[in-house]
Amino acid sequence: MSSPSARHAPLLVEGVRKEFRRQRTTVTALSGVDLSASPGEFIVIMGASGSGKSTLLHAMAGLTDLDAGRVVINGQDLSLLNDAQLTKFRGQQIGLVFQAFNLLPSLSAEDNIRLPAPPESGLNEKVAGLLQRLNIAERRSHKPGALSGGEQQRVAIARALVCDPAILLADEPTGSLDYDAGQQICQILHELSREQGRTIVAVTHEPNVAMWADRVVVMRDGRNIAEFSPGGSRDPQEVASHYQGLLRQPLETV
Ligand SMILES: Nc1ncnc2c1ncn2[C@@H]1O[C@H](COP(=O)(O)OP(=O)(O)OP(=O)(O)O)[C@@H](O)[C@H]1O
Repeated sequence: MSSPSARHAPLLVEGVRKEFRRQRTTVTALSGVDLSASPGEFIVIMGASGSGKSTLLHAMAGLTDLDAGRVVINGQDLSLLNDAQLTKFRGQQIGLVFQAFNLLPSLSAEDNIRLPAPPESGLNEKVAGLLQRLNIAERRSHKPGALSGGEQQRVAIARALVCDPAILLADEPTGSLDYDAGQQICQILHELSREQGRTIVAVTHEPNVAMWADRVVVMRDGRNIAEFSPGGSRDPQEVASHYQGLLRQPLETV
């Protein structure tokens, strides 16, 4: 296992291909995806349902075997790791956030955040800092059932960051939230990329999420066909029309 270092790009996706075989048919979910992220970059992946967004995010997290290509996180080619090494590497270097929060209902917010971290000196301070940063310090003793959706997602983000990963991957992080709570989560992701140099990749359908990104990557039929920068205007309509325009173009002209 090569030792990851800060000199490496946090994320490199090269020629990734993924097929799902069902009885007599084969679905090509990803057909040759190349993508890289810079330190502190906030990338959003958009695309129609079935275009391969979640499969790509799972590939980045080493959660799915690839038919071709490779994913390199912070200098480590995931395909070179065995299952145990991959699980350990994921725990240390890849933060995961899902639409459904996936918190343990029997644990307090604080204990959910603490869960993936090895007991070490400084952990209490780290957890306290995350509770503070994510504006949930006053909710630290509450169990998930007593928290709002937005608070639960902030706990999930804190939990994903407690091991100080090289990259944070979020699958539809606002999908279960109302507009205001979703915007708060987007603002937090944006600020984390700026303040901590945290590299973040999020999948979404929503232009009002994509407008917070540094770069929007557009997926179609298993390929990343185009990308654009939403700029600083935070105008969801502008992002939506840019995105729709790219989807309408014939593939060979994009
Ligand atoms: N486990 C699986 N078994 C078989 N086919 C799958 C599996 N996972 C995904 N697929 C197929 O791969 C393609 C890409 O799916 P994926 O979930 O990555 O798309 P998506 O863009 O994330 O869609 P959505 O926005 O609806 O979540 C789809 O045709 C899907 O049906």
